[in-house]
Amino acid sequence: MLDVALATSFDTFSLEVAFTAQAGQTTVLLGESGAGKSTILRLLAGLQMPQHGHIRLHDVTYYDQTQHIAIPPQRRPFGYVFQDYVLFPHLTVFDNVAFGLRAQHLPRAIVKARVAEALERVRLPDLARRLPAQLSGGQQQRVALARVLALQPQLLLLDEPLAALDVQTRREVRQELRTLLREISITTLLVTHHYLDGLLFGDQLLVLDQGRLVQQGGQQELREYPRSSYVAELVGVNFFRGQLLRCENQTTCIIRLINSLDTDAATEIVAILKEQARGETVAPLSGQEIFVVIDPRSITLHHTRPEGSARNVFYGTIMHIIHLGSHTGNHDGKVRISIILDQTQAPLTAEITASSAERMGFREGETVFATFKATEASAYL
Ligand SMILES: Nc1ncnc2c1ncn2[C@@H]1O[C@H](COP(=O)(O)OP(=O)(O)OP(=O)(O)O)[C@@H](O)[C@H]1O
Repeated sequence: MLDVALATSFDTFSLEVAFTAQAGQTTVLLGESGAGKSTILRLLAGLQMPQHGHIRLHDVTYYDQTQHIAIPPQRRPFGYVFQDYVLFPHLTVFDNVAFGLRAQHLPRAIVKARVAEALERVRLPDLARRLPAQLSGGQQQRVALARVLALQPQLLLLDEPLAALDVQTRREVRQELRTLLREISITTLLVTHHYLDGLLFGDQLLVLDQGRLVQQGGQQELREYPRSSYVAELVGVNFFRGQLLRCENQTTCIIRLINSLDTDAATEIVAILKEQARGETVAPLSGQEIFVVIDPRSITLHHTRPEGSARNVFYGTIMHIIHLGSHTGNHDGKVRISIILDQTQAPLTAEITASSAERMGFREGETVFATFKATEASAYL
């Protein structure tokens, strides 16, 4: 297994993470641009030194600040495929892949066999004599991967492997890379800012936000229990962080939203506690931090404050209205309406049918009331 703890800081950015990754599996590091993903890869590869931490792979320590161990990059058995995977333009595919092996002064026969094997792996055995300029983007990417695989790494570091490809090529390479990673079963850390790629490649996902790991787990964990607005946005649900005020019974609880500007009732949410997450039986305590998610399809919008006993009533300004798909046959299109709530400045998105949006005539800049049932708001610790 890979066992990592890393801390470093630049002028305006600090990174502090600790995680483990299972041997033979692909772990995805997911985060927005600037979250610190490439920095983690560079620290692992030894291209940059952390201020604290350790790096262990299969019980071998490559870096440990307290023990003064820092194995230089060239002696770490880690294969790093950079985001732009630059190949040597004047060298053939064969020579590009052989480059690292020759640098190790391996016998010619071994170099030849390893290059052939690596090119076979990435399904490029017939292009060994071509120059990079004679290859498609997807093929160049595979050569970059072969160059690293030829060195028989124990850890593969892939920085946004699909980022430099156009949409069509990306689709093909995505599938190939996924198959390849399954076949080779090398412990892999793959960096991406695409949630869907994260789900496709990752057995485990580590979500990084501003230099901190905000969540880790499988697809289901992220989907059902987002723990940051970043993950909630990726998953497509409305997310609130709050403090438990009290529960009316075993499941219905009242939560005060964090960042509430006043104690107005509109800054409280009535929500249903999720089947206490992951088998925990401990009852939540008042004052405890709690998260609430609401599906955008469960939100109803009104021009005026709705009459009646609805308990979750919020108001805010419509920031934008986006049409998703169009009316076709019997299928009504969908419209996403994004609101900023007045009390908390929190975003809230409602998804309604195009026909009801048209009927109601919502406009950007307008103040609207948003309601949802307590049974549609799920709360978890
Ligand atoms: N050597 C450095 N000196 C100063 N700041 C740096 C250095 N390297 C990275 N940073 C800063 O650290 C932050 C994280 O950068 P990093 O490249 O790791 O992000 P990222 O998540 O990989 O983003 P991207 O997907 O855009 O590459 C950024 O704010 C960047 O400007």
